[in-house]
Amino acid sequence: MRKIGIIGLGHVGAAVAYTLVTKGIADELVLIDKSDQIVQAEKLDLEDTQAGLVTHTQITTQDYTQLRDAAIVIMAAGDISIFSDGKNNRQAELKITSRIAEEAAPKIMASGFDGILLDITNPCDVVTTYLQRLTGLPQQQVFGTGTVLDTMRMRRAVAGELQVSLQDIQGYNLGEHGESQFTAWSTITVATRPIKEVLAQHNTDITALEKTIRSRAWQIISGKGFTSYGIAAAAVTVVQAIFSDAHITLPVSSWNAEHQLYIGQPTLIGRAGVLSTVDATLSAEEQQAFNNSATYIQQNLDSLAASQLQ
Ligand SMILES: NC(=O)c1ccc[n+]([C@@H]2O[C@H](COP(=O)([O-])OP(=O)(O)OC[C@H]3O[C@@H](n4cnc5c(N)ncnc54)[C@H](O)[C@@H]3O)[C@@H](O)[C@H]2O)c1
Repeated sequence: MRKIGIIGLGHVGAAVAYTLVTKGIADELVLIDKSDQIVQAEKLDLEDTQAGLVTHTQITTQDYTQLRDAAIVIMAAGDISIFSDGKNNRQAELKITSRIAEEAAPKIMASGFDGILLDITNPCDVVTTYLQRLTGLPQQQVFGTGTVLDTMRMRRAVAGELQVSLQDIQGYNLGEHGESQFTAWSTITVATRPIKEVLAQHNTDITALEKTIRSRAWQIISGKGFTSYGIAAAAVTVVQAIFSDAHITLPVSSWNAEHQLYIGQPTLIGRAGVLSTVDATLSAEEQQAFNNSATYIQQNLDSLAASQLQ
C-alpha cells in the first residue's frame, strides 16, 4: 500500500498532495496541519478532483496515529509569510520551523512510524539534520529535497541557453538548498560534452547564468509570495524513486559523514531510502564551495543549539 503522510498543507503541501492524487501515486494520504480549517478544505478539494480521475486515493486527516504504516512522511510545514519583507534568506524561517520539528517529531514517532521521512521545510538541510536527531530514525530513512529543485532549475536554464532538450543536460547543483549552493559545472554534460566547453562556444556568461539559477526562487516569491509547483514536482520525483526502487542518483539532502550533517549531494535513492552517497568529482574550487556550504549549515545548527540553551 502506497501510504503517504503530509505535514503542513500550505502552498507546498497542497501542491504535493494534488500532484500525488492526480498522478495516482498514493493509495492513501494522511493530511495534517495546524489549521483544521485548511486541512478539511484541502481534503474536500482533493476529493472533488478525484471525481475526474480513474485512480483513487483514500484521504484521512489530522491523525498522527495514521502515520504508523505510512511508507513516507513529507514534512512541508512552515510559514512562508516570513519572506514577505523581501529578504531572501531561508535561515530566517528556522526559528519557526525548528519549533515545528520539535512538535511534530515525537508525534510522528509515537505512531510507530518506521518509513522514510522526506523534508521540504526550510532551511532544508538544517531542518533535515534536526529532524533526524529528533526522531532517531536511521540516517538512510531521513533526507531532504536538498538541491533537487535547484538542479531542475539549472537544467532548465542551461537547456534554454543552448536551445536543447533538458533531457540532454546531466549534472547537479550541490550544497546547501540556499544561497551557498553552487552549480557543480564539472559534473555537467550536454549530450556527453563537458558543459563549460559548450557554453564557451556560445559565449555564455557562466557567472551570470549561475546567479540566474540561484535567484530563481526569489524571482518567483517576489511575484506570487511563495513557490509551489516546482518543489512539488521535485518532491514527487523523490517519492516515485522510492516507490519504484529506482536506484536513481538525485541531489537530495543526505547525511554527510565527513561534515556530520545533511547537505545536497548526489545520492542513490531506492525503496529503503538512501542506498549510498556518490562522491562527485569536483574541481578544487567546487570542493571549496561544498565545504563552505557545509560550514554555513553547521553555523545554523550551532545557532539553533545556542538558542535552545537560552
Ligand atoms: N525545500 C525547498 O526546495 C522548498 C521550496 C519551497 C518552499 N519550501 C518550504 O516549504 C515550507 C512550506 O512552504 P509553504 O509555502 O507551503 O508555506 P505556508 O506558510 O503556505 O504553509 C505552511 C503550512 O504549515 C502549517 N503549519 C505550521 N505549523 C505547523 C505545525 N506545527 N504542524 C502542522 N502544520 C503546521 C501552516 O498552518 C500552513 O498551512 C516552508 O518552510 C518553505 O520555506 C521549501
